[in-house]
Amino acid sequence: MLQIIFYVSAHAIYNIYFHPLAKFPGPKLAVISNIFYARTVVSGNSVKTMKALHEKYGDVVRWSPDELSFSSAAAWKDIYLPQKSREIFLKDPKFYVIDDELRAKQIANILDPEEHERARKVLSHAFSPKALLEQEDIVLKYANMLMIAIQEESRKGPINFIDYYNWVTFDVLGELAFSEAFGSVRNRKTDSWIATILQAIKFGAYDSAIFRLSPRVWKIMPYFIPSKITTEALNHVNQSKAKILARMEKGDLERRDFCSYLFEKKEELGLTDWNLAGYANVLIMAGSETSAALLSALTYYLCKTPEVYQRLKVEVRGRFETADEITSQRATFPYLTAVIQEALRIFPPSPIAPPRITPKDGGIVAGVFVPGGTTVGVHMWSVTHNPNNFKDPYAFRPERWLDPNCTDNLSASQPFLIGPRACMGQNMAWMELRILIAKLVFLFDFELADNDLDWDRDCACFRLWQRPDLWTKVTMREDL
Ligand code: HEM
Repeated sequence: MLQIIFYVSAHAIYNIYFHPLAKFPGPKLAVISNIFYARTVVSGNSVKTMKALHEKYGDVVRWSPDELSFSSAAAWKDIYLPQKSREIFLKDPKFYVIDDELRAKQIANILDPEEHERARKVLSHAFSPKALLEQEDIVLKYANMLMIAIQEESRKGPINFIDYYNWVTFDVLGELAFSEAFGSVRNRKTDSWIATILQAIKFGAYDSAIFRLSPRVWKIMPYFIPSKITTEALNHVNQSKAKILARMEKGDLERRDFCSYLFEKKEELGLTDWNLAGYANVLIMAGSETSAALLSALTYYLCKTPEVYQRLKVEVRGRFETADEITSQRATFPYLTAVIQEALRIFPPSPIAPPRITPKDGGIVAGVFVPGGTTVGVHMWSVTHNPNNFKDPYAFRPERWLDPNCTDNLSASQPFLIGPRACMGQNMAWMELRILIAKLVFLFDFELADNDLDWDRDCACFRLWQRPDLWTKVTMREDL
């Protein structure tokens, strides 16, 4: 017993006073053990905890023995953009975990830059401007179906926009990735896989927490996390496998989907069926949940900021005679763009700090030297809610993106990340968001049905968001 007490005390003293990161400020519990990190990421409250830490300790915080979080805009380029003068900061394998049971290797968790570049090149065809043009027809088809669903269902009473946004973004992705939608918009019902995915999101948070506490325990981690979460994560993996196998059986299709590109280069990239299931898994998650989260937040902030909502209505309704005229190329006017930029700032769909490891000789981040082997990241929520970067950061103010005299540091908001690991689907996301928002604002008036809803308070973060219900009274415009 005495030995344990001695070991723990010596470890704590080393971490506080002699560790290479000793000069960086942070809560004592975070500095001496990973318990603080683990508790934070599974609490659902990490966004607020990290923001509070940055308010207390400044733009750099040591929030686990080996990890620093940054909230300054200058850190973006230093961490995520490779520079000729030094080695790349690689993705952190403690966070982007790979194994043979639950976490197949796929584009987003590949660590080796050359292997990643090869995979990204193959997938990039699916995100080219030409492909985007073809994809727009699919987005328009589901957007139009969604508008009809909203029109009909809202006659019966308030609707929960969370469902509607999940339906449309998952259906679009299902069709683009596997040439098969989930049928949610058509059936006006959340597909069981979508429900699984929404639950499985929590698994990622437990994954990082337990891995940090002990990689050995992590190997038997299903015993340490709520069984419902493990079950949903397993279901998600099994359904990803089934989806990819079903798509394989269909062979070549007239319209190329994401799978077409992957299947063509399967041998060249050395992809097993397990890897392909990983791709299915990540593309669905990355491409739908993020856009659905953004649409939900944007709807909330429009309802809560009548002057913004009014100006957007005037702009959208003044430009089109009918909703059918709305396409992504025509919905590019500055105010709509600014509203989306502001929503991405105030509610970044991926609000955490994507972790990277400093190379063995360390590196300079935002003007400070960080020793080698340290995990570093820009905390997305803290950097966009830092008053040094944005005046009144909690105010939904699209005008900041249009005012040439605005003193905000707009480049502090990088919701899609920058550099070689930035989001591959950002143009697709913009296309989808422009179409859906323009059509919604053109056709409907909406107001919150639940006046007690407080978006900041009621959203939880487990790597990605868990959103509260968004019950909304929707009425079709009378003058159409
Ligand atoms: C508003 C919508 C979206 C946001 C804010 C967003 C944000 C991000 C972020 C922050 C990353 C980097 C994650 C990391 O390094 O851990 C990422 C990666 C990625 N995103 Fe998105 N995303 C969005 C929509 C999409 C869509 C529609 C797709 C299409 C399927 C997509 C596909 C991807 C892929 C494939 C990666 C991995 C890129 C790589 O590692 O090379 N995303 N996204």
